[in-house]
Amino acid sequence: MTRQEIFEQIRKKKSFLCVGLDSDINKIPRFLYDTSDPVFAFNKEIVDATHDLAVAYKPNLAFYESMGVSGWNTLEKTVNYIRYNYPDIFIIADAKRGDIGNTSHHYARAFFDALDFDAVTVAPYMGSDSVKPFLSYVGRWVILLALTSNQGANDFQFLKEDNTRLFEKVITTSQSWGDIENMMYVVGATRAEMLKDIRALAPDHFLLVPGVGAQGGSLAEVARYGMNDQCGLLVNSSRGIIFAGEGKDFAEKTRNAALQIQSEMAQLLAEKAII
Ligand SMILES: O=c1ccn([C@@H]2O[C@H](COP(=O)(O)O)[C@@H](O)[C@H]2O)c(=O)[nH]1
Repeated sequence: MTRQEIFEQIRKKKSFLCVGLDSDINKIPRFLYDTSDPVFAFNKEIVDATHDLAVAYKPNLAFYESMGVSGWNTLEKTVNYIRYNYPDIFIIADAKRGDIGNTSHHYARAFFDALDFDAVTVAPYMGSDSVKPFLSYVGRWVILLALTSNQGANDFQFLKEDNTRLFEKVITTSQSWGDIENMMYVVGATRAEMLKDIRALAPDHFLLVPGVGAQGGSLAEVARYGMNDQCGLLVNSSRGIIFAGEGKDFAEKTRNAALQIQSEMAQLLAEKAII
């Protein structure tokens, strides 16, 4: 999927919402346990209830890998379901991969050949040869961890050398590996004020921003510091949307939670004259 196609979808849906499919088997409604694949049944309901409000879905691999082989099957069915029924939607594997080149090449095959993801999150720590194999796939994206939303981001990501913080170094150096058509950066919503500095280094890249909802980040602040004239943001919420309800009407509750964020997004896009 191209950058332009993502932007068109943002304008059409008046939304830059990414719904995180962190579909924890222990948290989904109990009545779904009667189905043959409870997590798939859950994901299908969530996707059907939100597809017109979301521009991206982001299954986090941990919630599928933790179930073994059946989890991987559920993941594959989920990706295929979204691709077949809602082909305009961008699908992100939140896998945080990256290894020596030979191994990264196989990670890339897993997400772009064996599974039909548009993008995969990649850790930058092992450097250029660990990231480039993912970038050799035309039309697919790397989303590089830059400044994460968690407390532990303070352990390394702000370390300074020559007055440059590590996350800044990641952003500047990696721009020679890929470009605005195949690389995005992860920046936590809990660090919204830092988006100003990040936009100075990467004005045109799309940013994947997790951390609104359950982690308490502010959507308005993210838009204030991070939005560019093509929006340039995919803001993720997982638990705050998918676990909005627990009963038979969980999909309706999820839709209401997504609608609330999408309405705020529409307003922010209008203020910036993007829609
Ligand atoms: O810096 C990061 C990078 C990734 N994540 C992931 O995003 C979602 C957030 O879930 P919520 O339930 O909305 O808090 C989850 O999959 C994280 O692993 C992140 O939070 N921060």
